[in-house]
Amino acid sequence: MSQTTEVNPDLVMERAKCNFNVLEVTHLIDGGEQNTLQRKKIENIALNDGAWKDPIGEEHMTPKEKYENSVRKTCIYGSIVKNELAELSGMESFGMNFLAVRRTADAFFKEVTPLLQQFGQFVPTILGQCTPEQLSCWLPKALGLKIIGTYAQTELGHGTFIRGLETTATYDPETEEFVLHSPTLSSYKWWAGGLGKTVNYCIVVAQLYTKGECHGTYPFMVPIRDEDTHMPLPGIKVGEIGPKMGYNTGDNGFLAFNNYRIPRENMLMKHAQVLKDGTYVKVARHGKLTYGTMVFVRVVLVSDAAFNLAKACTIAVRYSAIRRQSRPRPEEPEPQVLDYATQQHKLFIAIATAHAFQLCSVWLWDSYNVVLAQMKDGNTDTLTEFHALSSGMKAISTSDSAQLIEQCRHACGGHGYMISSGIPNLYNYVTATRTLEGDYTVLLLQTARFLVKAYEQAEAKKPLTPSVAYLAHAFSGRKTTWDSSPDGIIRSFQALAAGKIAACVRNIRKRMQAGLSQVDAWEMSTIQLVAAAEAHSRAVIADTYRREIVRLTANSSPNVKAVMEQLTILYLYYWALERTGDLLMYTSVSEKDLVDLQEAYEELLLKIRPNAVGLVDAFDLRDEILHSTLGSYDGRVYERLMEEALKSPLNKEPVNQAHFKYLKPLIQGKL
Ligand SMILES: CCCCCCCCCCCCCCCCC/C=C/C(=O)SCCNC(=O)CCNC(=O)[C@H](O)C(C)(C)COP(=O)(O)OP(=O)(O)OC[C@H]1O[C@@H](n2cnc3c(N)ncnc32)[C@H](O)[C@@H]1OP(=O)(O)O
Ligand SMILES: Cc1cc2nc3c(=O)[nH]c(=O)nc-3n(C[C@H](O)[C@H](O)[C@H](O)COP(=O)(O)OP(=O)(O)OC[C@H]3O[C@@H](n4cnc5c(N)ncnc54)[C@H](O)[C@@H]3O)c2cc1C
Repeated sequence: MSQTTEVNPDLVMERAKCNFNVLEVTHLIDGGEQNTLQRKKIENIALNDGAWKDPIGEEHMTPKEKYENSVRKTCIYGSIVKNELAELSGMESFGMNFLAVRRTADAFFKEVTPLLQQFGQFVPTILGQCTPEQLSCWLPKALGLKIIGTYAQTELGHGTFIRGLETTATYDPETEEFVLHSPTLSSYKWWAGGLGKTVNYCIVVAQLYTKGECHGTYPFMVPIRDEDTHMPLPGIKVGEIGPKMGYNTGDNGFLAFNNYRIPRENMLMKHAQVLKDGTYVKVARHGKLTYGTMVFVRVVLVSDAAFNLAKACTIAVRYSAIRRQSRPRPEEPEPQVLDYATQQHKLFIAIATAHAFQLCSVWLWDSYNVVLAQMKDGNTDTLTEFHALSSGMKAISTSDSAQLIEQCRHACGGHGYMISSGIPNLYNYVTATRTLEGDYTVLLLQTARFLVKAYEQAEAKKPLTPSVAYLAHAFSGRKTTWDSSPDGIIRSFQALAAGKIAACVRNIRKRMQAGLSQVDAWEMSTIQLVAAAEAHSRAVIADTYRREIVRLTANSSPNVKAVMEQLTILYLYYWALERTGDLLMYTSVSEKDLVDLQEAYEELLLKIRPNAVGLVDAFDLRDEILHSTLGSYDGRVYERLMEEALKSPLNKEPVNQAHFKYLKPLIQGKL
């Protein structure tokens, strides 16, 4: 942890007040002491020599300078963490090295590296979609950065509806090549990260045609720029898509093909093949295995949501401890804003949620590895449930994180609006993750498809998979009895998920009986289906968070156990109070129970208050990674804000020329 000599006295006081061992909680978050040591080792290698520093503040650079600076730092960073990046050669190894690389990358890149997609999707697609021969050809090149690539699926006209993509890959048996073509403007590839200027290869998802028949979308390895001159190859039109809310150092691009030819071997053929004579051979047992990269990234994004939220609440809690405002008791000094109950209400849920998502992401990752292992043995039975689960968790974690990061900004008042606070960049990054890799609503509707089928299974008294086992109790005809214990609240969350799913099924059936088609009846019910999938995902998250904390703190010291338990209960109370209407509908909760719950919630905030700074210190986020004037370990907020203000290019001269050119003539009435 970075420490300077002078630490703000309020933070010194807060740290003295903390009643638990901060390092013990850090180990818990990292998944053990060895992991913490390994992470710190990589952080020291990557960060200690200051290579992440910018010549001038990135926010003062032009878009072109920003991009070039980001490429410069990518090359430095890539050479520092070369060995750790090589670890990505097995998708199962999403270990501490990967997470440490993810963390330290944020010291180098306030937005993103243009090589994010190289490791976020290009390498994972090679791993998941290639035959062994293709893997041995492309993986070493990609990992060794001999080729730089991205993943171009989305088009101007379609992102969500993959089956609607228009780019075609038509097999020509005469030359044993595929001909890639963009027949319309809406078929132009759009969005792929790094495509604008950086990459020379691209995995392109296109409609496969052979022998006059379309076989759906498949990925193709496509060289797009000359490996020597980096010029776009003939038949390729490529460029950058322009300024965005965030990701501005990521050169997202567009791409179009004019009857562009690639060898037959460049179709990624793990799940289907086109033989030399053009015969199409399907290998995969499950129709959606070509969507595998998206499933992988959705799992990664849950962990990313937790990490970014931890950053935001570290900034906001430390700042709230040094910020003093208003004088409710005239005889006393102005209180730290962290002492206001409303401030605690804004922030402590953010800490608890960061823990919840972190633990869920590890659990989801372990479940994913089980699914991958089963698929290696040819068994794809659990993929459908995992797709529903990962879709729901990705949707909720990215959406909640974005909202809570914005809440952290609110908690920092005016200074939170400064780019130098670090929060705007965090928000701009995370809010995009709600959309990319599958939009929030669209993914929850995928979860809902699974839930409706699971409900029908339960109705028919057929066996249920673990994440929906609670549906077996949905047919008792009685409201679930309210019980404010943690397990009782989780049962209530499951009851309201079950109630909402049942209501959806009833509505769909009623509408179909009234004459609507299945598609129309489903469409009319989608508002409720999204709400049901949200309720289900929240029940899974709450249950996983609680179970994992109980398991992980079994041997913890009493005070660590206590504070971890308080956060878990806070999470449950918070969401119960957010959903009082639903609880009244689906459980026996009474008005008095809800009044008691609100009171218990407020008392819990008070109990957590003395440990708040200790809790965010336990995330162990180095100042270099936080990039925040408000959130540094030493709390020298005002000095840092002033230092940053003085870096503004407008402060380079006492009077700006605009005064003489425009204002003075206006003042003098000469305009
Ligand atoms: C030196 C530098 C170092 C730097 C290091 C940095 C470290 C790296 C860190 C990594 C961080 C990662 C960040 C990554 C950034 C990502 C950027 C963004 C990328 C993208 O956005 S790529 C494009 C993503 N696009 C999407 O996600 C599209 C969303 N749409 C879909 O997924 C689908 O079209 C659909 C699911 C919405 C519908 O598909 P479709 O119409 O074909 O299917 P149906 O609705 O008809 O359903 C049919 C049945 O198929 C099942 N199904 C659907 N999908 C799947 C799936 N994926 N797996 C399994 N089953 C699936 C449905 O459930 C249906 O089943 P049923 O039984 O018939 O009901
Ligand atoms: C920063 C960023 C980086 C990206 N990087 C990449 C990349 O590297 N490679 C790549 O291929 N793509 C990338 N994308 C694209 C991304 O995957 C898509 O934008 C995303 O999947 C959403 O699809 P869309 O844009 O078509 O939205 P749309 O589907 O057009 O969504 C518009 C609205 O319609 C709603 N909607 C759509 N379909 C339905 C439905 N069936 N039912 C109900 N509502 C619906 C949505 O909920 C949304 O409210 C990136 C996007 C962003 C923002």
